[in-house]
Amino acid sequence: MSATAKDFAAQPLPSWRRAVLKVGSSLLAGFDGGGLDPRYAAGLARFIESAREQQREVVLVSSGAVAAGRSRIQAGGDGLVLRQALASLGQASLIAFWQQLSSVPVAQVLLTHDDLRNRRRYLNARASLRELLRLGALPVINENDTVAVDELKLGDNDNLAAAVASLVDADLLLIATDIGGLYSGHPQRDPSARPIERVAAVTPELLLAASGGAGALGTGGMRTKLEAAAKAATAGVATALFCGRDSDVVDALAQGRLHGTLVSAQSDRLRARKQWLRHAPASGSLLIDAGAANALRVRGASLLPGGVVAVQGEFRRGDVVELRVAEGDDAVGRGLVQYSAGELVRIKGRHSRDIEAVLGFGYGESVVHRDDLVMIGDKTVFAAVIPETGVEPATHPSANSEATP
Ligand SMILES: Nc1ncnc2c1ncn2[C@@H]1O[C@H](COP(=O)(O)OP(=O)(O)O)[C@@H](O)[C@H]1O
Ligand SMILES: N[C@@H](CCC(=O)OP(=O)(O)O)C(=O)O
Repeated sequence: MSATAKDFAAQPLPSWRRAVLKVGSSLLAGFDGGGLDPRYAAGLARFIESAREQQREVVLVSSGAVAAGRSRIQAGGDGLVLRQALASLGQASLIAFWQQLSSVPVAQVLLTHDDLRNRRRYLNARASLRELLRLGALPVINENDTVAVDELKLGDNDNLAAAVASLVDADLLLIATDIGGLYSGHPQRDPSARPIERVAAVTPELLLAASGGAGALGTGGMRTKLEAAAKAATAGVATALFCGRDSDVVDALAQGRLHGTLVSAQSDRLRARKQWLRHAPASGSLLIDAGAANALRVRGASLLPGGVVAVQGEFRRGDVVELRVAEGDDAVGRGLVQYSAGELVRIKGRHSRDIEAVLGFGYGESVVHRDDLVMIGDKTVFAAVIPETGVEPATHPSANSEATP
């Protein structure tokens, strides 16, 4: 069969404000076996541009470093160590390549699965990415192939993209590849393979159908894309698989129409996160004053050091802590804390602008960011805490400092 995007009827793309777009080597590698070719990437860069014009944010996860490296040095073979070296040789070219196609500054971010398993590094990566988006830059993420070997290796950029979608609280994962979408069998080898436009749940049967291996230029094939979609679905993020080689498909996507495969989210993104925070074991407590509690409850603000009255227990940056009102000892909520217990003892009651002077460094103005906060017994407040759009609400968290002098 033809196996093109024309096999997939148009369907509405779920509405989104922040998406992770993963672009595979199959779209970037030159056909002579090495180097990067802009012919498809240019269309995807235009898609990112048009998304920005619609006040949407895109984080790019781009493969292609190995392909770029191959054009810079003569080397035969395909071993892991050689690919690590080629990725290192090609990564700067990959970033320069995207920079040439982008009207905004691109920012290189190299990550491994291990980075995202470590809570402090996870928080650091998240803070950097949020800041890059706030600055209007285009983050371009790739696996840090030099250090990601064997057990540390995430496996492929499809899975990395799914992890990044959770990391940045994206509402959609877009996976651009060289084929129209998912088929019921390997499209080049199985003549009876049929396009699958909607996947309600990633089943073992579907994973088997997608296990026929990658194309000539890619690594993971459709199986890793489905695995990534399953991970994203669990985190409450839908995934769209589409052909990045077809300019009509990419143009339609910019207008909210998908020709490809849509894998539904399994749970509501906010609920998934809220559930996790509600049940994760707390390592300590912060006693906060009534003004801060009110700012958190009513305005969906972040907790600033000025509102913290006392620190209980031993905890590290990134741990879950309980928030209690000092006066009544009522549990108000729980959240991921940005500073350790020791650091908080030193900055409690202080203005956020004093954090750096007191500690000699700072991880930002909030002690618990509103995105990492769940309020107890108040569902409506939580909905205000993480806005549907993923964009900062009008109420700036620093307003909290006025409420908690
Ligand atoms: N069931 C399937 N449906 C669609 N594509 C499949 C399937 N099974 C295997 N494939 C292969 O997966 C390829 C896409 O994955 P890959 O080569 O890794 O690309 P990328 O570089 O974009 O990650 C397709 O070109 C196709 O050859
Ligand atoms: N990190 C590698 C890509 C690994 C990978 O997942 O490739 P692909 O299946 O083409 O997305 C590189 O930049 O070449």
